[in-house]
Amino acid sequence: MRVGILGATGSVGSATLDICRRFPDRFRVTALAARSNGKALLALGRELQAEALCLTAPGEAFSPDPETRFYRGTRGLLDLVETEQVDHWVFASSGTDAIEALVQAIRLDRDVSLANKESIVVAGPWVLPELRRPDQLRPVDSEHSALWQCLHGEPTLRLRQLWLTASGGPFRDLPLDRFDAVTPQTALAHPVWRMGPKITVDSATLVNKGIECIEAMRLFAQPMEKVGALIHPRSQVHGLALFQDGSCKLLLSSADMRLPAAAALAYPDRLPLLDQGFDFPGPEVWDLRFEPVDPIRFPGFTVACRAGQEDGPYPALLVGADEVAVEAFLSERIPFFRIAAVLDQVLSSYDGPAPASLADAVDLVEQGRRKARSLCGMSEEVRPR
Ligand SMILES: NC(=O)C1=CN([C@@H]2O[C@H](COP(=O)(O)OP(=O)(O)OC[C@H]3O[C@@H](n4cnc5c(N)ncnc54)[C@H](OP(=O)(O)O)[C@@H]3O)[C@@H](O)[C@H]2O)C=CC1
Ligand SMILES: CC(=O)[C@@H](O)[C@H](O)COP(=O)(O)O
Ligand SMILES: [Mn+2]
Repeated sequence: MRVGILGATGSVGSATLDICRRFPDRFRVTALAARSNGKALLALGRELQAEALCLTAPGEAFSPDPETRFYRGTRGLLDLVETEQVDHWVFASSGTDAIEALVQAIRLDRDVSLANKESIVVAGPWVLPELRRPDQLRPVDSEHSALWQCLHGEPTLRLRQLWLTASGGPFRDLPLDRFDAVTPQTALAHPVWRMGPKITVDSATLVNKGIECIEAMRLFAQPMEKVGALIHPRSQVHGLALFQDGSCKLLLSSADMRLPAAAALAYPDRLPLLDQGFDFPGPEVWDLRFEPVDPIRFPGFTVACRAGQEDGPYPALLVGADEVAVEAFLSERIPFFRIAAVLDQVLSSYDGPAPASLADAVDLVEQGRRKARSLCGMSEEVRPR
């Protein structure tokens, strides 16, 4: 199978590549994309003998190998997907630039593994109706992969409730009066997962979990009332699905993004990862304790869930505003506890229409960014990555 990976130089991209390298007879990586890290992309391209590379923001010094097809700019992502003969695209880039490429991959009837949550939260109502067949799109976000696996063969009409688990991040037990001392360094120290900086801060505010509840609402076509989150510090269970007969399925595995990447790439098969030394937390260490999310400690979760409940323009505004608020926190323009307040202000101050098209939804992301920049005292030139 010919595989293409967008976001190949990032955390999920690396997890996906690890799986592909272990099974070279099954997966041949032929196309790779990143934003600006040309050095790492070139090295990957040479190692894997990729046929095509794409950088959306190549530096001036970047020079691709002449034997490789090279695509540049955000438009390059779309051209890459349109042109390259790839069987299975993995969307593991951060942000919203790959939305059009995602739509195109689906229209071309390619298999798609989706880690990027922003695209579904912003554009799910336009992306998902394009799907040609069941399981063409395979979730890679760990909780959604878990739920996708729990829901196989289940009539979703019989579903009562979905829960996503949340580790609680680094501040799960921090005394409330110490939140004003939170620094980027402490927020980036996730207790379980090693991820890119944006999602790591989102895990600390639990905005990630609110965004993931919206992602689940869209992917599994459920009302927001049927999607919840539970704090589960060990991150052994990733998702739970309760059915109307009182049976609940849950997926338990080690906290390792290579597992959902493998489940998505190999579906409907299962790769023999245990034979390769992968860990499985045995029953003697299972910890099935779950707690509700504390809205005082995690106001960002409440704000993000409200965006999902109200839907319309709010999920796209949330994604744009959060991108900027996290960048403002990481560059020490605003304190940690202001992130949720900025999101709340951006959503509350919007009085325009709901998006009527994909282009409208993408424009709302930009409106969310713009409003958040002004609230955070950032000029237009300071653009988040
Ligand atoms: N990390 C994780 O465990 C999980 C992540 N996710 C989601 O997966 C996505 C990636 O997260 P993560 O791997 O942590 O992020 P990272 O910051 O580690 O990596 C981001 C990757 O995306 C690339 N990228 C960024 N912007 C663009 C762009 N405009 N065009 C093309 N490529 C781009 C980066 O390239 P460059 O290196 O050049 O900057 C890099 O390869 C996010 O949507 C995140 O929410 C979901 C579940 C778990
Ligand atoms: C690995 C993954 O899927 C992340 O989205 C994860 O959910 C982050 O951890 P939290 O549970 O702390 O949000
Ligand atoms: Mn997740």
